[in-house]
Amino acid sequence: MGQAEEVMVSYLNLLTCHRELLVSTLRSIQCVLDNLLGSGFFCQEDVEIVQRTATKPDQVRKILELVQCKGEEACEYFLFILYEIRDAYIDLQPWLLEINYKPSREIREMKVVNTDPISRYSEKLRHEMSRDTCFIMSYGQQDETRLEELYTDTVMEMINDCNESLGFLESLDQLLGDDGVFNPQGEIIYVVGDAGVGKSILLQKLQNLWSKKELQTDASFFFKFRCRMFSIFREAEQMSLRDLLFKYNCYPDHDPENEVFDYILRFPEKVLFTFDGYDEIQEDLDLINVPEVVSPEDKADALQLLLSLLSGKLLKGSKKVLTTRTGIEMQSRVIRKKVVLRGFSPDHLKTYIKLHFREQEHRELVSVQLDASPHLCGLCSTPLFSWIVFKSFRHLHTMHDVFHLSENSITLTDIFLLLSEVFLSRLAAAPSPLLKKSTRCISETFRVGLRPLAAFAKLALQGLERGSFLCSREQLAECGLTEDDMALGFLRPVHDFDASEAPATFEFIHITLQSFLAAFALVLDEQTSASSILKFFAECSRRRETFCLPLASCIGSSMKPSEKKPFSTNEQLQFTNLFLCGLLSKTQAALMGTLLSPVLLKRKRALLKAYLSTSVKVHLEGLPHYNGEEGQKVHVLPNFLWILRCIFETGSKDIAKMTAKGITANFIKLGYCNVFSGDCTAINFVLQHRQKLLGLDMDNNNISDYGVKQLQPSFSKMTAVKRVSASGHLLYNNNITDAGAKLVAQMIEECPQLAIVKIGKNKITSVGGRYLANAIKKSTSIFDVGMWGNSIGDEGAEAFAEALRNHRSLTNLSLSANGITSEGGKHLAEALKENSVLRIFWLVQNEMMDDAAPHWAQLVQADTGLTHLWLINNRFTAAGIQHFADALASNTKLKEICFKGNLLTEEEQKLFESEKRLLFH
Ligand SMILES: Nc1ncnc2c1ncn2[C@@H]1O[C@H](COP(=O)(O)OP(=O)(O)OP(=O)(O)O)[C@@H](O)[C@H]1O
Repeated sequence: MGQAEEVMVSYLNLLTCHRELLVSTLRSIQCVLDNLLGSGFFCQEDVEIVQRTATKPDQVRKILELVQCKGEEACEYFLFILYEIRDAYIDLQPWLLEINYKPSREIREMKVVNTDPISRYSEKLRHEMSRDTCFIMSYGQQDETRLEELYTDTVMEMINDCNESLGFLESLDQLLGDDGVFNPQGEIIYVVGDAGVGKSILLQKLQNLWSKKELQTDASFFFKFRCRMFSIFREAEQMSLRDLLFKYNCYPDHDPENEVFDYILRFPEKVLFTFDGYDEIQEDLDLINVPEVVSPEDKADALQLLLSLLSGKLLKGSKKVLTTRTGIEMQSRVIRKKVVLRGFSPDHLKTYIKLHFREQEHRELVSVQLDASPHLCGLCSTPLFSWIVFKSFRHLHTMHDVFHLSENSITLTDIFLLLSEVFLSRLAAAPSPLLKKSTRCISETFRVGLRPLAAFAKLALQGLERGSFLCSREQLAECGLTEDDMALGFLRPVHDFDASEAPATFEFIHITLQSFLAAFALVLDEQTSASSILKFFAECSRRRETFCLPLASCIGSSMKPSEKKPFSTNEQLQFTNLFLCGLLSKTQAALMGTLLSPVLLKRKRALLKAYLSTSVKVHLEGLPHYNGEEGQKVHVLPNFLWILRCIFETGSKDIAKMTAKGITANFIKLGYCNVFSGDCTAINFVLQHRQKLLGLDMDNNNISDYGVKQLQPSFSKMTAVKRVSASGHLLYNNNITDAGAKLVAQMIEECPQLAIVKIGKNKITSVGGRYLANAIKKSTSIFDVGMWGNSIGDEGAEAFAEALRNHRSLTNLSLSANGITSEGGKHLAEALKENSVLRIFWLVQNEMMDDAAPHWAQLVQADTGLTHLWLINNRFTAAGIQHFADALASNTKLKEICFKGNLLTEEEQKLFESEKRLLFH
């Protein structure tokens, strides 16, 4: 209401007119009473009169009666209460809008206090969440960092139920929004990523933003859970939904009538849940087999409650973000959208370095060392690993005179050894004040710390063997760990479900550290037979592997529950194997020699070498081979990648050579195998020893520019060998930017026999487009280039036009979905007139219009040899297409030009019926 209207409105009449609506809708009566009393419009007796009334509607009637008796001002104040405390009177907000209520200047001066249990609970949740989320968990228990000082964006890719990319998220708000929703009926926002890629931190950031009201959502309640807790709840007695929500988050205050819980049941869309680490649930889960609906009031098994929430059988409409490690599949029907976390991009990593190191000198030092090792950069694209590397760098740099991060071959084992060194260095005597910095001696640090290290390692192995991430005080004591050892930093207390002062349960600061220590235990063990180091290898190859193929979810859901094993445990075992290889590598032999008997160490190393040398061969022999154009083709499973990672970790050239020899196939498909940039070093490590040429299909992975760099030596090595029909690099959908395109361009130039480059659905702009086009121009072997779904635009198209002019080998080219307009189209058409080898040209989903048509018509007339021209989904009209139709009369080689999805009506399409080579469907 405007100021002029203010005087005219009678609030008293308004309340009379809408009395019925108010009586049926108004809840949270106590808050209205508290404010009317506080403001002096009501006296204590009025309040008592209302409270003596039996039913809620009668209480509202009484309030309205009394308020109206007190006059206009009291009536307006009553409305002002409803207006100010939106959450409590959410049902009345549309009505306030409808009557166009705006508080007058005078009434705004008056105070309204929120005593409504619902909004107070929301505030309480925000307050507690803010406190719980403002620091990034402390690894050393000694220093904590504020989340906002270190949080850095990561690459978040949306994919559909067939694991095809739907683009990237630009902000966390978009995570909850409608972008990338492939199943509106599903309720779960499924966030997937590798170990340490930042799934938990992403949720923490989401929670922190919500607590500060900076997240774009209308959720009033936010409940956070770690999935692993549900396995523990299980052992406890059964619980109701109310217990689950309140006991493990916080209870509402002053809510005698259970208004908060009732509100949650009535408005589930106001609730946001995060469930972290679905992979950490130890039981076999199958959403189909959840017993029928659990009542919100009844007690049930905690896991059953979780599954009912996730499947929407409980609190249907609530928003749920669930994180899990890559490889865990869930039925698509319950998933709303899928987001894959891809870690830091090179730019993110730069930002992270800036945030991590305040001192310019450190920043520069680290950047220089990283630049010198693309493999280390690749590893650092995983935030956990960069955190460890940078944290260790800082620590060791302050302690020692000289400290360098990167040698060329830094491995994951080196990274975790670095972390252990930092922890164990806390045992070292403080340096004398005269000698400010000490000299670094790694073996001495480990020798001094051997007792606690071995004890932590034993604890980690025992946990892994029983499939548990948690350990009790008793288990700590059994392994010989003391209170002082806890301060080293390997473990942290678990507070989530134990409210008592002294935590009774602990966990390793990260589960990957548990795997590392478990591997240490296997190496240090002098009691059991040496061959027991191989027990987890046997376990991993025995277990059924999760496919990472499109539609894997369908495969997953058809499995019997008994066949499913928690993947995460398998992954933890794979990590343990990997670290075992690192610890038994030649590089670590000197260090390990100080920690166990050299004879035993030698025996263990020999056993491992013998096992690994044949493992790839055995793995490949167990897979079906297909005979294709390229020779024997095999689609490997993720375990193949793990074996390569292990071999790289050993650093043994002998094993790599034997492995390369054992690859009998001519073409390996590594598509959908979750290859990340760091893996490319491992792939290169083995493949560079191959004598024969090998086709490598790496579509749909996450190798990024760092990965391309790592693969470079292998590519050139491969091409130095014999002639093949199709040696190609298939790098579709791999997060490759212009920097990576430049490297691929270099490879094209350096590999005189390269035949295929498929680099579609990456992030290549005109800059990268130009690099590639220039390289393709010079190549005389390349015949198939796929650039679909980048954004090279008209500038890129112009460069490709130059490459096409008189090209001698390129027969198939796709520049589809690249933002090419008529401008770029004209250049391409003109240049192609001087090309006699191109047969198939895809220019689908671009923006060419009729003004380009005459140029294309001239090309058609020139009858160059082009057989297929795909112009689907451009912007040609019937007038433009007429040019093509006319030109076709003098063309003998074109078999079809497809115009499906251009701007023609059905009627107009009929005009071209006589020219059979023009397709519209
Ligand atoms: N976006 C980020 N910004 C800054 N640091 C991050 C980020 N993401 C992760 N980290 C660092 O990496 C560590 C590990 O991340 P986090 O625990 O979230 O990984 P995760 O994906 O949940 O791993 P896992 O699957 O093994 O549980 C964090 O403690 C933090 O130090």
